[in-house]
Amino acid sequence: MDYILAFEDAVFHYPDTVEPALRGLTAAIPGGCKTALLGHNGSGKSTLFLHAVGLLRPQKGRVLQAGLPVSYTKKELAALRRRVGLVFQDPEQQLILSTPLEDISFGLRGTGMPETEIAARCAAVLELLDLAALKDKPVHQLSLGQKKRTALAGVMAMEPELILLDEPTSYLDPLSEAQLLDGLDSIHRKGTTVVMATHDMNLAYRWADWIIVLDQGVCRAAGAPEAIFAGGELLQAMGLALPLLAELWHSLPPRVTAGHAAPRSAEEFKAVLSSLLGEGPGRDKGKLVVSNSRVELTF
Ligand SMILES: Nc1ncnc2c1ncn2[C@@H]1O[C@H](COP(=O)(O)OP(=O)(O)OP(=O)(O)O)[C@@H](O)[C@H]1O
Repeated sequence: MDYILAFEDAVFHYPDTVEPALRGLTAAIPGGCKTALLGHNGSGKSTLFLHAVGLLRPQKGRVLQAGLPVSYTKKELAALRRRVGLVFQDPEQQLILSTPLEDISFGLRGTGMPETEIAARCAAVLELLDLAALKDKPVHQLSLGQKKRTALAGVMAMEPELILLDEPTSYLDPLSEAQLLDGLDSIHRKGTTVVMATHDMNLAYRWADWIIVLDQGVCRAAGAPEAIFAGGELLQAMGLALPLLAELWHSLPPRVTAGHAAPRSAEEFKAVLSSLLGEGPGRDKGKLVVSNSRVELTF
């Protein structure tokens, strides 16, 4: 697997704090994937992101970009920030101008790009993130979901290879979350690697194709969601909740689930259950009874 960004034994200690935020972090972000970065509050997710864009530098260990150590020269940092875009958790930290269009164009102007290309890129991201009708609305009048999409649009317009999002769906309602995830899927389809730090295990399970679990500034596990969520012991030992679908699936008898990949969405779950139950003429392998007070599944 090719890694777009990697950390080798990275240690980082914020000034005047007792414990280091990164304690020898070794982790890698696979290129082309949708990666979910999981971990408790304070496990080091945001600190990892700040290292990924070179805003922080490890006091020990290394950060590697496409296999080469970042050297932190002014030129290389500028190049790193063109390749890696960070969307902060709080859009207020990111949005500096008064309308979405002005804000998104601002970063592009800084690169010296011709105005015609700036206009074309802005129009494309505004469309992609469903912001076209809001492009001239004062930022302070936008909803949180609209502000989060505007912050993402500003980063996307720079066309980085890797986009890092710090809890992008926190405080969003289901509709705003779906709009944001649609936008992320569009960017991913165009070849951008996307990493999302999240506390939402259900979202990580259905969205990601790679998972990195941080705990107290180290990486405790990394792998495909099926593997990370299979037994659940590791996550439970760390006090992290299992995704509901994984928990349901693994509570079924092994003789029933054997030979089936764990379903990653409610639709997949329903489809697998239907096939397990043998729905259809002449097939009667099991029964699903749902009433107000119980759900009963027999095989
Ligand atoms: N600017 C700072 N100054 C001092 N300590 C900090 C600073 N930022 C983070 N820390 C500490 O570093 C550790 C890791 O914090 P970090 O924000 O990276 O965790 P996180 O996993 O992103 O947490 P959350 O899920 O709450 O956003 C924590 O102990 C935190 O208190």
